[in-house]
Amino acid sequence: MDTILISLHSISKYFGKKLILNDINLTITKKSALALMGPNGSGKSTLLKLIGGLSKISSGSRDSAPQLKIAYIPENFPKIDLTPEEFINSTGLIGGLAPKQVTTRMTELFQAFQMEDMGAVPIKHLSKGTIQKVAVIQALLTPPDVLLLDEPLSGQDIQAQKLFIRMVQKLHQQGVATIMSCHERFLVKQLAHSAYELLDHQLIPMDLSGLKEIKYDLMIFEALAKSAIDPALQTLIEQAEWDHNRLKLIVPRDQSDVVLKELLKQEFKLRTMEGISQ
Ligand SMILES: Nc1ncnc2c1ncn2[C@@H]1O[C@H](COP(=O)(O)OP(=O)(O)OP(=O)(O)O)[C@@H](O)[C@H]1O
Repeated sequence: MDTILISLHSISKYFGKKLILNDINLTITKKSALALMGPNGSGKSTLLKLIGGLSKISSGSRDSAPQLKIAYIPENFPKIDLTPEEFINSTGLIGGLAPKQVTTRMTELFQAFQMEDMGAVPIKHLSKGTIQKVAVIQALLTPPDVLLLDEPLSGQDIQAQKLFIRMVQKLHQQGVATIMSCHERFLVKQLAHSAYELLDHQLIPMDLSGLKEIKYDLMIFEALAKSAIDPALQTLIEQAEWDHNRLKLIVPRDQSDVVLKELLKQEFKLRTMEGISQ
């Protein structure tokens, strides 16, 4: 049997009188690669923190293996004055690495994430995607037993997303249990072996077999200015992200034609389109 790292027994969570999670049972083992999905506000981040022992449970209980190293990558990393070098250096030293080990590992990770030019820029001046990289580097400085990722792709560009996916896959192969909250089904397909959806405060197992057959297209459009996407169209889109006046979309292939036609009608200009079938 796989080694159990963390188990949640009949956990509930309230904020004040508001019920967020009800009667959740979950077991994390050494081999877990788990995705938590669900609508905005359904409690994914809250559950991640409870799994990590980072937030107080209202009722139920949590067990964890002794001396478990848990790394948590929050959705929004704080905008601090320290530079990435200062921050990573001090977290490495606090984490028990020797100064030389910290420097070597930091250099490797900065190179891997193409962060060499950013090392001396205060974190508060970096873009969201770059700050996300700092959070990932901090978590990977010494490989954890459990890696908790809260919407890991938000704010990352495509190159960083691909790199990030490879990194997490590699960590999982090395025996790191990974649990992430996300909205992107293509990410679930690549990074998770099992998935749950949070609905009505409950954790519902998802069937991944259908998901594995879905293929996606990545489209990049140019618009005159950033604008809201029509809500009906939005339901067909897996992921949408603006970068100035460029709109990046990931769309299930069977919806690509409809989305493309509609946006061209609205005078968006298509810049690139490619299939994603990792
Ligand atoms: N510290 C807090 N105090 C009070 N309410 C909170 C707190 N943290 C979260 N909540 C509420 O708990 C609910 C679940 O929030 P949570 O962030 O876990 O959802 P989520 O599924 O991760 O959402 P999203 O997909 O938007 O990130 C929300 O209604 C949120 O407003």
